[in-house]
Parts: sequence; structure tokens; C-alpha cells
Amino acid sequence: KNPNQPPVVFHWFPFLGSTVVYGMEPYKFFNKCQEQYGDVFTFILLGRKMTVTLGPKGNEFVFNGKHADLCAEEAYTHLTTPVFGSGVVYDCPNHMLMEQKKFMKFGLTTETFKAYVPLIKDEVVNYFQTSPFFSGQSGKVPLSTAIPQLTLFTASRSLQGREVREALTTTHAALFHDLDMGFTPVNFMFPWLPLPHNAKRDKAQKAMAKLYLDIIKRRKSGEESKKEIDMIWNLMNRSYKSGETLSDLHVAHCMIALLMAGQHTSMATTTWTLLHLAAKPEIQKALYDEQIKVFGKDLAPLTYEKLSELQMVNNVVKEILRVHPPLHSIMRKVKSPLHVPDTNFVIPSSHFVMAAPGVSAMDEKYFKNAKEFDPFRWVGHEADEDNAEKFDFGFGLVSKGTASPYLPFGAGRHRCIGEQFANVQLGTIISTLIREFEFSLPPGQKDVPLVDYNSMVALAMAPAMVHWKRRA
Ligand code: HEM
Ligand SMILES: N#Cc1ccc(COc2ccc(/C=C/c3ccc(C(F)(F)[C@](O)(Cn4cnnn4)c4ccc(F)cc4F)nc3)cc2)cc1
Repeated sequence: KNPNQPPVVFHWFPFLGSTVVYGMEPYKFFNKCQEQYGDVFTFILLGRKMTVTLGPKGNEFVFNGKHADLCAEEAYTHLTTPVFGSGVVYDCPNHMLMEQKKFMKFGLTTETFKAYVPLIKDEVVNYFQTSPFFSGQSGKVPLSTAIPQLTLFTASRSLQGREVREALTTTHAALFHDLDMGFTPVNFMFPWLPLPHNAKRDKAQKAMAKLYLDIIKRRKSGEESKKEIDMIWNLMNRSYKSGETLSDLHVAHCMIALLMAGQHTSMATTTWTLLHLAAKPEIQKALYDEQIKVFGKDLAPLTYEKLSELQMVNNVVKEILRVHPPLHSIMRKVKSPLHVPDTNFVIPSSHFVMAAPGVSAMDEKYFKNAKEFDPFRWVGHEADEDNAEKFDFGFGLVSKGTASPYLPFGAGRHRCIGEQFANVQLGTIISTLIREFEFSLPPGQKDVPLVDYNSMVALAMAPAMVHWKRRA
């Protein structure tokens, strides 16, 4: 027994350790361990030693850890590189990822968001006008099927660009599905397994990369006039500080990374939002009344400027991300023995560390009635983040203090750069659907479905059926 190592969670079998009980119900597992061992403990995940650090201090320890001590690329590259492609995100040194994130942020400006809102709205309207799930005056829709399509169409039409939007519903629809099937935690455990889905993933990755390369080539030949402002135009011809250019192939791989990032997080968040609204008609009413208040009784068209006035929408999204943060486990590889502040523990470099910000976000200590979905709890906390001290890791200012119980977009050097785009996409989708429909849970169903943790993000258990009625 090593005197100053965190306690190891009891388990029957070596290698397997706590994999199944963690994999099936991470939060139940984390809360049980927290009661038994406190905020810092080690469990075995398929032979890997995962040291979990919970609570605001635990979040700070992982998110604000020095890059020399805690390495994200070693924790994630097996999961992401086969899907995204080589040379970007976790398949390159961290300083290059910081510059890639800077380039990405250059393509996520208020000017682009102003252009994206009508594009996203049109995709939502087009979807429910053509989808068989939305014919007639009322009906029911399996969100697990409909929402992934809705988020794919809205994100590809705006951020990805028109050609990608077209390809994803025609020539590349099946390829996207094969690539998406490769984006699963099982690969995280066994990336090298020659499973059939891995062969399909690799074939799909190459075909998706080729789609982007063809688009880039066409645009460089001057055939396309630069009418639209999508992320491909933004990333083309970018150069690192070293003078090295971001190659067309690496632009393609960055685009695949952004496609995966946005798709999984947005589809999970949109699905949970509609389920909780279906369970609480009074919140739907508050959202509808706000649309009238901000856009007038004839419901003027949505604009980016007006989106920020929709406090109810913003509070609903904040509360959804508190109760259902898409990424439940944030991991890093320990590079050198690391002392955990305020404890006697030293974590050896054979371990991984894991933060689970969702545990403190659901802790009664920080949120009254934590289990309750209550968007009104955020009223009056709109601008908490603005006056925090900030720091720049190379892709813009992020808040320096990260000892917060609520970090759905992470913090520090690996903080999300998609938050604003996500809020524009979610705000536009929710506003457009609320104007058109009233939602309810299937008769007899009291609460939202259970969580399916076997995907890359915390999804609602399929089919996640809701009933809808067209508003008068
Ligand atoms: C509700 C939506 C989203 C949530 C909750 C979310 C959450 C997160 C979190 C928690 C991290 C930190 C991961 C870590 O520390 O290991 C992160 C990083 C990141 N996210 Fe998001 N994300 C969302 C949407 C997006 C979108 C739409 C994009 C792209 C358009 C995106 C791109 C990224 C990138 C590039 C990183 C940086 C990874 C790194 O630096 O290691 N995310 N996100
Ligand atoms: N047997 C078994 C068995 C055992 C255990 C389990 C359950 O185990 C787990 C463990 C971890 C996890 C999820 C963590 C995790 C981390 C990183 C990423 C990411 F890198 F991919 C991401 O941050 C994602 N992201 C960010 N913003 N938007 N998307 C990202 C970054 C940049 C980028 F450009 C594109 C990106 F998309 N994704 C997910 C899920 C399940 C199941 C089965």
C-alpha cells in the first residue's frame, strides 16, 4: 500500500476493475466513491489507473494543471485521431493545437453569427416542413432520430458551408454515419481492435477528408466566388507562427474535428432541452411569451442581435448544460508525479487524472434542489463570468480562476471555443421550434428518459419520443 497515493476503489477483477460500473452509470459511480473515499480516489478502467479529483478544487486541478504535468493529447489521441485525421487537435504538439483553436475562433465572429442565424432558421423550418415526423396538425417524433439530423443540417449549412451541407444528405450521408460510428468510447479502450466498424471508420475518414480537399481545390481555382463565410474559407491559407502553413489536408481534418465536436454536443443538448420542455409546459409558455415580448406579436424574424435578449432561452440552455453536461469525464495523462493541493496525495506518472464537472454541478452544496430542472435559478446570474480575471493561452482570453462548480465548456488551455456557436445554434433551433409547436411527453410518462452513457456524450435513452401539436 503506497502511503501517499489516493485510495483505490474496491474491485473484484484486475484490468476490468470498475469499467462496467463506471461505463454504465458514471455519476452514480462518482457519487458512491465520493461518499466512501472523498474527492480524490483512483479506479481501474480497462487496466488504466484513473485518479478522479471531484469538486471545484478537483475541476481546477485538471483544467488549470500545467501542460508539462497533465497531457490531453495522450489521453485522447486514440479516440480522436482515427476519426478526425492526422496532424491536428490531439495528433500534434499542444502549441499547434492552441494556434488551430485561434484560427477556428477567427471564423466564429459576430459577423459570421449574424449570417448563420437565418441559415439555421431556414434549415429548421425546411426540416419540419419536409420530415414525415412533422406532417399534420399533431403527432409524435422520436428525438433520437430527428435531432441528430436537425443538428447536422443546421451546423453543416452554417459553419461547414453549402457544399458540405449538400454532400451530407446525398453522396456522403452513409460515410458520415460510418465515421460517426467510429467516434465511440469503446475505441477509446480498444483503438487498435480490427473491428469491422474501425475499417469502415477509416474508409469514411478518407472519403470525408477528400470531400473537403475537393471543395478547397475548387475554391482555390477561383470557380467559387467568396459569397458565403464558412469555416473552410476561414481556415484556408492560415499559417502558424513558425511560418509553416496549415496544409489543405490539415484544414480538412480540422473541419472533421469541428463537425464531430458540434454534432454530438449539440444533438445531446437539443434533445435534452426538448424533453425537459415537454415535461414542463409552463417553461414552454415562458419561452413563447418571451418570443412575443422580444419580437412583437407578429413574431418578427430571428436575428443574432435579438438572440442575446432572449434571457429565458439562455437560462434554459445554461440549466440543460448543468443537468446534462455532454462531456461527463475530462481526462489527462500524468507526465510527472503530481501533488494534489490540500492533500498528502502524490499521483504517479503511470496514472491518468479525470475531472467530472457534472458532479459538482449536481451537488446540493452549490445548487439548491440540484436534481430539479429549473431555468429560473439562473435569473440574475447572467453576467457572473464577465468580471472574472482572464488569461490568454494563445486562442484568446479565458477566465483564469477555474475552481467553479459549473464548467460545461471546460476551462483553461483546453477550454471550448465552440460555446458561442453552440448558443447561436441552440437558441435559434429552440426559438424556431417553440414558435411553431407545443411539446408534451407521451401520455403516462411522468419524467424524461434515462441517460445512455455508451456514446461519446451523455445521450437520452432512445427513442426519446415526444408528442407535438402545431400552435394555432
Ligand atoms: C453544448 C455544446 C458544447 C459543449 C458542452 C462543449 C464542451 C467542451 C468541453 C468540456 C471542452 C474541454 C475538453 C477538455 O478539457 O478535455 C471542450 C473543448 C473544445 N470544444 Fe467544445 N463543447 C461544445 C460545443 C463545441 C462546438 C460547437 C465546437 C466547434 C465548433 C467545439 C469545439 C471544441 C474545441 C476545438 C475544444 C478544444 C479542445 C482542447 O483544447 O483540447 N465544442 N468543449
Ligand atoms: N468498454 C467500455 C466503456 C468504458 C467507458 C465508457 C464511458 O467512458 C467515456 C469516457 C470519456 C468520454 C468522453 C470524453 C471526451 C473527451 C474528449 C472529447 C473530444 F476530444 F472529442 C472533444 O473534446 C469533444 N468535444 C468538445 N467540444 N465538443 N465536442 C473534442 C475536442 C476538440 C475537437 F476539435 C473536437 C472534439 F470533439 N470527446 C469526449 C465518454 C465516455 C464507455 C464504454
